[in-house]
Amino acid sequence: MMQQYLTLKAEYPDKLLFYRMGDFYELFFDDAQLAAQLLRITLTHRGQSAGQPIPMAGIPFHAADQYLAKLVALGHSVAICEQVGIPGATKGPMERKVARVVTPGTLTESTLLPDQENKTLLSLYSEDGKYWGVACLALSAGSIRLLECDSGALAAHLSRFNAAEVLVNNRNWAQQSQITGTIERPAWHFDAGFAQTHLQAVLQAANLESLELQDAKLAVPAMGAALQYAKETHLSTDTFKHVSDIQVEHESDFLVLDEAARRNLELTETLRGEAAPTLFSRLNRTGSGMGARRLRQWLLEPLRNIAHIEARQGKIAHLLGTLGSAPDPACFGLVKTLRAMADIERISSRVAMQTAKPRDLLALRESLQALPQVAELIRSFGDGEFDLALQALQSPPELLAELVQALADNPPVLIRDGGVIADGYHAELDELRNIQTGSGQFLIELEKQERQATGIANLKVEFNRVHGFYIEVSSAQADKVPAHYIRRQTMKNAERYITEELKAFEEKALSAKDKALNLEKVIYEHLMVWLGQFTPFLQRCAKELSELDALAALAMVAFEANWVRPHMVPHALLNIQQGRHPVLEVQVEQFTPNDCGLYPGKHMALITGPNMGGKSTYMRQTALIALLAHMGSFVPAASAQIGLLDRIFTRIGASDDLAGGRSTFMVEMTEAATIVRQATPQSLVIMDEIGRGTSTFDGLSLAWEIAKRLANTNKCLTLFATHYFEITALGNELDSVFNVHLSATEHQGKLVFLHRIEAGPASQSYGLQVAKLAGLPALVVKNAQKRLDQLEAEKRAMTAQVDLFDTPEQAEAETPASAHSINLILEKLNETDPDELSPRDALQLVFQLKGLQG
Ligand SMILES: Nc1ncnc2c1ncn2[C@@H]1O[C@H](COP(=O)(O)OP(=O)(O)OP(=O)(O)O)[C@@H](O)[C@H]1O
Repeated sequence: MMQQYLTLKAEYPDKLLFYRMGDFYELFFDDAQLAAQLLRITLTHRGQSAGQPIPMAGIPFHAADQYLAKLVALGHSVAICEQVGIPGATKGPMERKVARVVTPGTLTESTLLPDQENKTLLSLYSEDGKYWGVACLALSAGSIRLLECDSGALAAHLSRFNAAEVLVNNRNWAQQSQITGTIERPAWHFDAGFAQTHLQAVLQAANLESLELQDAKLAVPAMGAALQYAKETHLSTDTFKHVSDIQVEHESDFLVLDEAARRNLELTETLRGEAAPTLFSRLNRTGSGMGARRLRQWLLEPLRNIAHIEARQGKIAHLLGTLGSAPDPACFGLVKTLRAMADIERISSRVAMQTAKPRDLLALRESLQALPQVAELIRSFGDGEFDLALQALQSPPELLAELVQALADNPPVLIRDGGVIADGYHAELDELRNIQTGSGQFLIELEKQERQATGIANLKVEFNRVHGFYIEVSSAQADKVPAHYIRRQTMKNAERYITEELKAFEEKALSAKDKALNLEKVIYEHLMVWLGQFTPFLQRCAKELSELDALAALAMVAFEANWVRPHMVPHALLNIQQGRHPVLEVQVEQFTPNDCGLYPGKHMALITGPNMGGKSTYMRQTALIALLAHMGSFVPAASAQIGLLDRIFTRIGASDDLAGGRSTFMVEMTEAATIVRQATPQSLVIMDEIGRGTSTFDGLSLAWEIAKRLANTNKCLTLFATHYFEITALGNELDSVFNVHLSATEHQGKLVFLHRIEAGPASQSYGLQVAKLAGLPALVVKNAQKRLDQLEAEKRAMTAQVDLFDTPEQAEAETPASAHSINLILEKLNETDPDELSPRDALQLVFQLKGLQG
């Protein structure tokens, strides 16, 4: 047996092998140790290898799904090996075969997939490590998306596609990747010809030219590798039957949000890793898993095409129009109806792959029955806005009719339990079932007949699983038993017999049961093949339903929170009146709205103000409003004019990356470097307190230069919050930069935050007052005040010195960063005796001083 195990395991060295033994899946060696640790199951031993006990851990097969779900959620893959032989048929261990490999990126099972998000398999191909082909296969949704990008944008796509597994042709990349489930695949899997053959098989030789694959020369090999991997894991030829949605994307189609932006803006997860409160949790009023996934996709893939954005806006406006002054039951009713619907998208994938379970089909039947009700609601929205959706919901009548006729009303979970196919659907099945159910009547008749024939009044004809059918007679009456009764078993007070007649009946009844179960399986398989032809209808229907669900959710949020339709313009600008933070506005008692205006030529706002004043909130709300507008949603503001953006960059907060070996400051600078390298005039950049991770002068100098670079060279729309007041001088220096501050005031010795954006730099930092509010001991605050006074006095003295050398204008523009250089210059001058200098030395000194300028 161990030999067999090791042979099988050798084929799946990087997967956990579930080895079926009776009612358990057993794991051995390292697999057992890992599984015991991850699943908290008992580690035991079985036999020995090289004199050492072999570690073993097991899970009951009927509970396998819940353990599998845990393992794939942690990024592990599992090869499931089943017993396929007949017990005792061969000498040695029973024949076993790997029936399926469950991997995080190729899931289709409802029990293993989260309801509200897709898990995808991403495949990356690059020849030079700089330019990449990306293929994203979402098997549960039946879609493939292809695109090409440079290495700078790769991380953003990894994040957008929610990759659960990544295949790559580049060893270095695989080794450095921080994504669990990154696998290097052999070069031949990325062969372009190989990919074309695969694709032809997927599309069943449909027209490849219509896919415009010429724009995806690197993405096609990546797709080949993804298809090969999915085929290997599903071990089935039906794996791609439902994959019909193949799209070549272009980088310019979407507003790019990288991982940092997604994290910092708390789009789908809070900074603490929770699901709420996030922008998604705020928007997600959808009724179905399909709708929630669509909404999530819209959120993570904001559009850059005004016509497409306006199309969504138009539909939301239309839904809102139907609401009038009070919530109209139609819009809310739609979501309610959808809530009761099954996940048609995923079920249709499983039908196509022939893996749908009986209850999937029942749920599909019930959902199809609810479609006319959905259509009715949509019709009540009036005019032609949703005509396409209505068309897509027209279910072919034969589909529902067949499901109604074929399926029993309360089928078991598994087909092997029988009772899935309804009575009256298949004549032969009915007949076999009649034999079984008819047996009850036969037995009553037989019992009556035998009692009369033998004169034994308490004679019973019965059945049990071990002994089958038998006639039972009490021991006291046993002498009355006729000669043709054959004794089967002696009990304490009774004897059990069998007769030829009963034996013949038993064979017929028992074989009818087996035959019925087998026939039911065949009928079920035929039914699924037949249903497979409706996959295109089901996919379109699911797409329209999910979009309606997402639109209705956005309409409801807009309605309840008074959001407005933003006006989209082609060039980058933000003109937001009375903007609010979409998530915070429902969390704080009274949210103070604020305006935001960023335009080319006036594109950087330097934001100052006290801690807790609302700087981060203001910046985040601006980014979120811009993002909401690009996803086609209404926005929390009195009015908004939003220009198309190519990317939102964020540099917020302090976090370190211990796993990646990067300190807080390193993370900060890496993110800043990405922004400085990549931001364009169409980008929105949020910079929150850059430079605070290091010493004051270093931080200030870096922040200063980064701000200047963004304003002068990148020319991106920028919100730059800082505690370095010195930087506010940039507002005077550069036309493109202006100062705003968050206001606060002191009332009766207490600090009051007004959370209002006002023009100009802040006059005070209130740092010590905030510390006092936070409960720092009074003595600490008092001593800090003394130290502050002292530091300020020193600074004034230094500035006075500087004034001796500078014109008043220069002095105003100076900063402590340059003050630092001035210190060095002053030191140098102190050391110098002018009387001692030759003309040549003097010239050299001038050069040295110039070098110290910083
Ligand atoms: N416009 C607003 N209306 C009402 N409350 C607000 C507003 N802006 C911020 N707040 C409240 O103030 C708190 C602090 O805001 P925020 O974190 O934005 O301040 P900050 O200026 O960035 O602080 P720090 O400089 O310490 O990071 C928020 O959690 C929120 O409760």
